[in-house]
Amino acid sequence: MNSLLDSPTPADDSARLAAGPQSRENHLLVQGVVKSFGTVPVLRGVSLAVGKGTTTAIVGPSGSGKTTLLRVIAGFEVPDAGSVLLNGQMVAGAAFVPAHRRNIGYVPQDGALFPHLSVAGNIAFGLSRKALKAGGLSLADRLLELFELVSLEPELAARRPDELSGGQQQRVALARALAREPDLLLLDEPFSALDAGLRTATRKAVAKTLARAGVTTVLVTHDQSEALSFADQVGVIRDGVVAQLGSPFVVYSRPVDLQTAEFLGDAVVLEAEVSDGLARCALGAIPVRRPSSQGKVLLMLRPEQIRIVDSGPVRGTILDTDYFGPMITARIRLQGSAGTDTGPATGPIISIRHWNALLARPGAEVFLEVAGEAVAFDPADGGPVTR
Ligand SMILES: Nc1ncnc2c1ncn2[C@@H]1O[C@H](COP(=O)(O)OP(=O)(O)OP(=O)(O)O)[C@@H](O)[C@H]1O
Repeated sequence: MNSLLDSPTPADDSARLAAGPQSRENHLLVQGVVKSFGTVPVLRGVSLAVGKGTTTAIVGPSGSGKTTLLRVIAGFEVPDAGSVLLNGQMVAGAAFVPAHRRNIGYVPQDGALFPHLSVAGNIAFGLSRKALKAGGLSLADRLLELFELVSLEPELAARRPDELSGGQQQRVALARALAREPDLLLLDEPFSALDAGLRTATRKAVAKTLARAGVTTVLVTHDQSEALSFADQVGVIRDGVVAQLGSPFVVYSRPVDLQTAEFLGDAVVLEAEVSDGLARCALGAIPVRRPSSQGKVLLMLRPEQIRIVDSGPVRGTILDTDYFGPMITARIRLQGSAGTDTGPATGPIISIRHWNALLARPGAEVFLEVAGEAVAFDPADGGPVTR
């Protein structure tokens, strides 16, 4: 899979790229962007389409080029090849518009607040007199509006950044970026400095703020669950290209290849034989997506699709469990099912999640059931099945 253009992503994404450079679907259009540092290629042909007022999360392993992509979009880096169009206007490629003329809000990883300015001073930094006059608002009124937009208490206005919590600092950085009423907002790991509780609360508040303001946003994160919960669209970047672009549901439940599947969450992978739309494996006969595939495949299921039930044809023995509060992870050796009996000692081992630590004790025999469909991959390379 080398680019978005040849990936079997859902029809709406292809339609989006085909919609032409200037359309609501293509508020931001990144086409074949290549960028190397010295001799090291980082982006090898990244393509991406972002609809107006939507949020896209770019997710990928550390060092995969996420920040570089944001910096190319913002205008802080010049691509070696490819183009970036904003609102149908070319800002990088055959033409180049410098960063300060792109009307893009960029919030770097650390927020980069001015330490010597108050909260109000930081936010007001982005406000122009001309824009205030045009909006018929005083500076104080516009500041109040922005405080409200990012759910920041006005009492914090006089504080300096070092007198704020990480979450409050993040909201100030966001308000400063929103003050300019940017065409596009770029957020680089905006929640990475926050602890788990604050992270979820800030993420929700920011998502609400962006939806309310209707700002087109691209967010970079290495946190898969953050990408899946925050965005309308998720782009998985790997080896310098967008391996998959689609809705959170699509990229999670219909990943294009095994590597993407495993990057986005835990996966149960089993050898299987497909015929007539059913994959026969140690978990029984499971309906498979892309029923055109036949013969040997690697079958992928999400752990939450496999349930412990009172009885049924598929049995397993719990080997061990890992307790983490609301759920346990149980490692189970499958004992095979009718027609695929592999014997208790040699059956494949899978990991599932279960809520009841008492039921899933090591050594216990359990019955298993699969909900929904599985995804089939080529056993040779974990890529899409083409036969
Ligand atoms: N200015 C630069 N000069 C040389 N190499 C660079 C420069 N900026 C980034 N790189 C290299 O490019 C690669 C991609 O970096 P980038 O920061 O874009 O990755 P990332 O996906 O955002 O990583 P992380 O999740 O760790 O922040 C890395 O190997 C990095 O060392």
